[in-house]
Amino acid sequence: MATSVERSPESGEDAYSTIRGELKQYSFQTEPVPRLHHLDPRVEALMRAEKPVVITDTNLVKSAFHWDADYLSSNIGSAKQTVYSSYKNKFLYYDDKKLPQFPDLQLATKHEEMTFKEFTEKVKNHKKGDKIYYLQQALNDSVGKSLVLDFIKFNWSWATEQQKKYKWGALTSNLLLVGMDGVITPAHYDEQQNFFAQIGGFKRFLLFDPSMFECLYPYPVYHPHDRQSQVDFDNPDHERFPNFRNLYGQEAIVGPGDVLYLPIYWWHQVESVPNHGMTVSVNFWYKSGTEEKIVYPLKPQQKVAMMRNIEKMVTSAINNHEEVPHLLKTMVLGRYT
Ligand SMILES: CC1(C)c2ccccc2-c2ccc(C[C@@H](CC(=O)O)C(=O)C(=O)O)cc21
Ligand SMILES: [Zn+2]
Repeated sequence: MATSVERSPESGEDAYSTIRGELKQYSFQTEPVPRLHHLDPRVEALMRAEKPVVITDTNLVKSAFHWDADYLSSNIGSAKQTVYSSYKNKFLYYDDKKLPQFPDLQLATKHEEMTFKEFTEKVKNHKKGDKIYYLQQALNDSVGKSLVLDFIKFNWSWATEQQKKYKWGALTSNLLLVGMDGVITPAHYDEQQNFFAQIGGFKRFLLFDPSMFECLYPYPVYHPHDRQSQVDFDNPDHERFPNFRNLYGQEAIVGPGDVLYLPIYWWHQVESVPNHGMTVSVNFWYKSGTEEKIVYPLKPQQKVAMMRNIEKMVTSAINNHEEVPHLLKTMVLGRYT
C-alpha cells in the first residue's frame, strides 16, 4: 500500500480526466460542480446561493503541501490520534454519545487511538483482506512545533474574509484527514459550513441538494448514525426507499490545492480515489450565521432543521425512542396523505 501522498507531475488537468475515467458509476445522474479561480465573480454568486464550488489558487493550505506520511510521522508529535478502522472501505460516521441507547448496533467502523507512526505502519503493511484505516484528528495544540508553524501559515486572511463576507459563525474545528486510498465516507450531511481543503491525493465528492432529503432517507435523529443516509448506494433497497430513484446530484474531484465549498446541510459522499495513493485533507468547519429574519417560502435547509427539531422534541417528550415511530406514524398515516 503506497503511503506516499500523490504529488506526481500528473496532477495537472490530465490527472483529473484520467481519474474521471476510472470512477465507479452509480444508478443516479450527476453534473459537475463548477471549478473556478478564487477571483472569478461567479464564486461569490455560488457561495451567496449556498451552492457548492471548487475554488482554485486560494493558497489556503499551501503551507501544508509537504504534509506527507513521513513528514507527519516525524512532526505531528507522539500523542495518540483518532483513527477509524473497518474491514470494508466504507466508514459510516457514528455519534458515540447515542450508542448507549443502541446496545446491539453492529458498528462496522471501529474507533482506535494510535500514534501517527503506528498508523503509517498499518498503512504500509496493509495487505488485501486486512483492516482499512482512516485517521481523523482535530488539529490541536498537541501537534509538533513545525506543524503549528505550517498551520499558522494557512491563508487565514482569505478564510477570514470569506467568513465575514458570508456572515458565517465561528470556526469550530480543523480536522486532519489521512485516508488509505479507496476509503469512502458514505452519504451524510453536516450542520456546519465547510471549506474542504485537499492537500495530498485525490477525493471524489458526490453532492446532493438539501431538498434531496426525501430521496436519501436519513436515520432517525436519535440514532447513532443521525445525519447519514440509510440507503446502500451500491445496492439500494427500492422497496424501503422508493424515492431513491429520483436522486440526482453534483460531482467534483478535488486534488492538491483545491478547496471545495461544501454548504451546510448539503449531502455528500466522499471517496479517496482508488490507486492514487493516500489522501491528506484538512477541513474548516464554521457555525452557520444566525438568520437575520425568516423569509418565505422556507429554504429546504430550514425545513430539515425544522424536522430535526420536531424529532428531538417528540423523542425527549415521550422519553423513550422506541415509542417515537408509532407516535409519528399515528400522527401522519391516513391523515396527512
Ligand atoms: C468518516 C470519518 C473518518 C469519521 C468517522 C467517525 C466519526 C466522524 C468521521 C468523519 C468526519 C468528517 C470526515 C471528513 C469528510 C469526509 C471525508 O473526507 O472522507 C466530511 O464528511 C466532511 O468534511 O464533512 C470524515 C469522517
Ligand atoms: Zn461531512
